[in-house]
Amino acid sequence: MSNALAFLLRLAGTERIRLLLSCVCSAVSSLCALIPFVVVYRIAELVLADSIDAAAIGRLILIALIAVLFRFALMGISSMLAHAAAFRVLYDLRVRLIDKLGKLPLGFFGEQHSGRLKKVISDDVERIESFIAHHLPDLTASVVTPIITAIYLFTVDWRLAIAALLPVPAAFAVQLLMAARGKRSDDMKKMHDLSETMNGAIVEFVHAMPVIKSFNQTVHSFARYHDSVENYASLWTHIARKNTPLYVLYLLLLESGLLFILPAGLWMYERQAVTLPVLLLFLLLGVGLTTPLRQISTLSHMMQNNLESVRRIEAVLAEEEQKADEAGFRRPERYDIDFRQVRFSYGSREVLKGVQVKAEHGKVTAFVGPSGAGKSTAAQLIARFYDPSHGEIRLGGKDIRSYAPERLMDMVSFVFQDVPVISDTVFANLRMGKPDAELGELIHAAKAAQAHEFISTLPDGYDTLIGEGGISLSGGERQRLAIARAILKNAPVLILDEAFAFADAENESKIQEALSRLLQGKTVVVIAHRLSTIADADHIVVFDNGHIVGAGTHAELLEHCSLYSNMWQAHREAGEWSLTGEGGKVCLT
Ligand SMILES: Nc1ncnc2c1ncn2[C@@H]1O[C@H](COP(=O)(O)OP(=O)(O)OP(=O)(O)O)[C@@H](O)[C@H]1O
Repeated sequence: MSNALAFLLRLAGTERIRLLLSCVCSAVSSLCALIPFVVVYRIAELVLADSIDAAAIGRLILIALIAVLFRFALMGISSMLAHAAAFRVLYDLRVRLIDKLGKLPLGFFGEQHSGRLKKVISDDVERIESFIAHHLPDLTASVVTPIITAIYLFTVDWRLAIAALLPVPAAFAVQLLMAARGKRSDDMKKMHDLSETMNGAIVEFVHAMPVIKSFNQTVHSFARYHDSVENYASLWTHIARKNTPLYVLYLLLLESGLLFILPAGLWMYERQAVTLPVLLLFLLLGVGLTTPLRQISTLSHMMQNNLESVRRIEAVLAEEEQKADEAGFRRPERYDIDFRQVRFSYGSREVLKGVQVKAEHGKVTAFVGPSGAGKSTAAQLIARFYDPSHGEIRLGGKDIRSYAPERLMDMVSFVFQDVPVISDTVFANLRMGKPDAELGELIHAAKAAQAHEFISTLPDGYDTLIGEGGISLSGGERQRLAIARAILKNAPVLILDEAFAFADAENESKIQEALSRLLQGKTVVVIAHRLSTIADADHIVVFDNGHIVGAGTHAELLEHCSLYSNMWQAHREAGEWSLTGEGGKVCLT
């Protein structure tokens, strides 16, 4: 807890002064709220005196009015200062988080992190706002008010003050017990873990909606989402059940002040040990003395929750960044890619088991093999989506880890099978390939990628908004945009992972023609299931279960690699297949 608090204070940085002022204003404001009670006490004294001093009563009423005005003015100032500080801290925090995410390897953004990231960036950061803007000033007031009230009451009559405070130690003991139980139980951590799982499941649920709908399933059938919502609800029920008895006891003790003040006060009044105004003052202030303490309990629960959020933000900020030892960087003359005994695991599952392969500059190297053999993973390692657990990958003779990530990304273009678009215009999407590209250059690249034709049919052509909130593009259209971006980027290394999967036969040959110009003098790695598209590659590497089981030209592999020749055979047979319906049955011919 103290670490998270220290982190929060560091985060507050220069805003600490503003926060301190906000807390001071909040404390003074709550003290102003006490003044009208004191005024009532003083007026009662004056009224019960032998001669009524109307002028003094008038002055007291004025003081009470000013105190009320001050109270609300200070509350406003405190809230303004706290909100200003909170939003500055939030702004800095969001910038730091975005900056951090930009420096993390792309593999970090895999599906298992989506819920965690959504929660940290949106929910946890928002919690910091409530903590700084509301909880800190409120907490200060809740601590300062009872202390000052108690001191004042002691100066008026120490015996009744003790009576008013009698239940407080017992209430504190219960509060400490609740805090200790909360700490031991790890409930807050569990709650945040479940919230992350739920966030991840929601993202997955939305993505899986087409499958859910097409199979006429309900939310109950989507087990991960259903279970996470249920687990979250039952954890809260469990927390409430466990804490309610102690919380009720705590409230009971806090509210029991009257049980002590009233009998003690009346007994003393009867013996003329206190005056009526003093008894009145204790009934007004003494009974309310413990009200702020009730708020402390609620706030301390919220603080535990918020500090868990702080811990999670801290954990993202502490994620290991990709670093590079770039001393004396020089662009390589050749861009050969050299895998040297590369091993890589997702968690404990090793999917590349000592891959040794070279993709030469100026040549097209194809990765082929059965599904799940590790082709895409190997290609992704070239762009440092992940780093190998053993071995190294060299680009232009140097370990890719020695290039700064942004420099490496400058040298590598990727076209995936499933290309996301950003929700912006077609122009903006294309421009990502080359931010300073001229209009003509963008259109030229779109034409080369066979994208110009479909873009021209969009309602606003190149100015059409696409992606979320705009026009949805088909898989093939998105892929052609990605190819246009790659053409614009013109990086020396080009990785095409199932880049033609959506293209129809006519477009594929046109795109290949356009690409053949782009490929000149580059290091190209192609992954394709349709073997006919890579049969002419300079070098074909056959993957199987994380190993390389063959390498060479198409002709060499047909002769020496049984897996490749089987795959080629299967590919040719598949080319002859067609789905036909015969008498209501579907069969392969
Ligand atoms: N992000 C990931 N987390 C965990 N496992 C993964 C991840 N991505 C891939 N895998 C697993 O690693 C193995 C290799 O996957 P990879 O995508 O590299 O194979 P591939 O040869 O490209 O397959 P395909 O041809 O079907 O695309 C597979 O068993 C896959 O399930």
